Amino acid sequence: MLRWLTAGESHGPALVGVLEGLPSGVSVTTDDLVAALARRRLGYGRGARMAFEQDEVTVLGGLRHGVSQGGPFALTIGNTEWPKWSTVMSADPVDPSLLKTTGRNAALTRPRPGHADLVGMQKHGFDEARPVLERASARETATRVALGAVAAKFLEQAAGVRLVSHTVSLGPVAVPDDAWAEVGLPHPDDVAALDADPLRCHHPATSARMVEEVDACHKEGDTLGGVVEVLAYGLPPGLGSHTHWDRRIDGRLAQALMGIQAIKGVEVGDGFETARRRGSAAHDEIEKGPDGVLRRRTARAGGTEGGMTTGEVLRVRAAMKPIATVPRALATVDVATGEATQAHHQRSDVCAVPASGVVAEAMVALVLADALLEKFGGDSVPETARNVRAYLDSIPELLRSQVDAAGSPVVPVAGDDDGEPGA
Ligand SMILES: Cc1cc2nc3c(=O)[nH]c(=O)nc-3n(C[C@H](O)[C@H](O)[C@H](O)COP(=O)(O)O)c2cc1C
Ligand SMILES: C=C(O[C@@H]1CC(C(=O)O)=C[C@@H](OP(=O)(O)O)[C@H]1O)C(=O)O
Repeated sequence: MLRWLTAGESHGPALVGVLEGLPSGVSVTTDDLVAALARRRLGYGRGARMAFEQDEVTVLGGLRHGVSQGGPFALTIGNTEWPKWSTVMSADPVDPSLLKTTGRNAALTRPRPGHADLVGMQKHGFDEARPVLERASARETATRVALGAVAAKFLEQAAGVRLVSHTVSLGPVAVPDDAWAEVGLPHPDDVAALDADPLRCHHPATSARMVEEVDACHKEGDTLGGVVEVLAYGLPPGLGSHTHWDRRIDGRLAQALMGIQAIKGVEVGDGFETARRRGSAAHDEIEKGPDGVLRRRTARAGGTEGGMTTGEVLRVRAAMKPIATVPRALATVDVATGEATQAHHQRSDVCAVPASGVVAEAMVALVLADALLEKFGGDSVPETARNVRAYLDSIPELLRSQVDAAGSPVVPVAGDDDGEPGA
């Protein structure tokens, strides 16, 4: 079992993450984590903070000489701006006269509709929103992306599973349905090109329209949401289970994606569209290919059936609501005075949809790594990889189905000639 926890506030000294249950033998370096975090800062429409935030990563445990040791993996991500916030976010008591009535030290009594401010104050009995928004902030997702990068390394090295994410719509601008036939689904080999696109969109013409939409929104003091998709290639069939609700892989993925700030909808495969179709046009018919391997004629289900991965490409989507800190501030009530007013607003993102794709990819990696370990166990990468291969080899010929988009198993040979884990 893989467990992960995060701690830390948006403007505290650092974020903290722990990943427990990671086998030994995962090759990963601090540079890999820095690179993963840099991807999360990308994307057209992000606010001032992403331009200067450095995401200073320090690995504190679980790793030695670039290889996991089997113990809890622990890291911190330093917040670049901490010195400016050290009074208002001090862990220890401060002289109340230092907490000014203006600027960043002021009490935030004008809760933003759509953020956690008001309900968090009600729930905890706080008289201002600072203690709520500090933890509600999606700054926390930096930690998840770093832990997800470790999980992704494990998935690739133990089972040849690789992930990619992309933006499929932004506000009203969506990649047209017929464009997929033209550009195909993104593949993990396309990650560099996707990350180079301002919106992490796989369809250049749509991306250009998305840029225009962000510009228009920015000009009008408004914000945007959108939809991202995560694809996982090379999964073995049978992760998750049909036997109990909380073992279902689709349910576990939905919770992980919904657990990202501002995600309001999740789809597996064709999701809501499937509900509009007749059964004859909703499912993926099974046929025997010329190689004798079973395959599905279509990919509507998105790689799960009965709460288990099918071995087809996993495809899940997450819908993000528009950023709650709307510059053209929304109506609210000042909880200090009871007067109608406008919500507090400092800097903020116009749109964080491309970053959400990177976060969603990390969450999917964590869930899949957990499910892989659940099925195959293993205290080390070679052991897990051996177990995966033995399982695939044990599937009777007539039940063999493709396990990656190319129709061939992608499980690396573990502990082969050089004794190193598979690449
Ligand atoms: C990557 C990312 C960046 C975000 N940036 C902002 C932001 O700059 N300003 C803001 O008000 N909300 C931002 N959000 C969204 C808030 O965190 C979110 O609206 C808030 O947690 C309430 O959403 P909820 O109702 O889903 O919890 C961001 C979310 C993500 C995933
Ligand atoms: C800091 C990050 O995102 C933040 C998420 C966020 C929110 O309310 O969720 C509000 C903003 O925080 P700040 O007001 O400090 O700029 C974003 O910048 C990040 O993603 O690393």
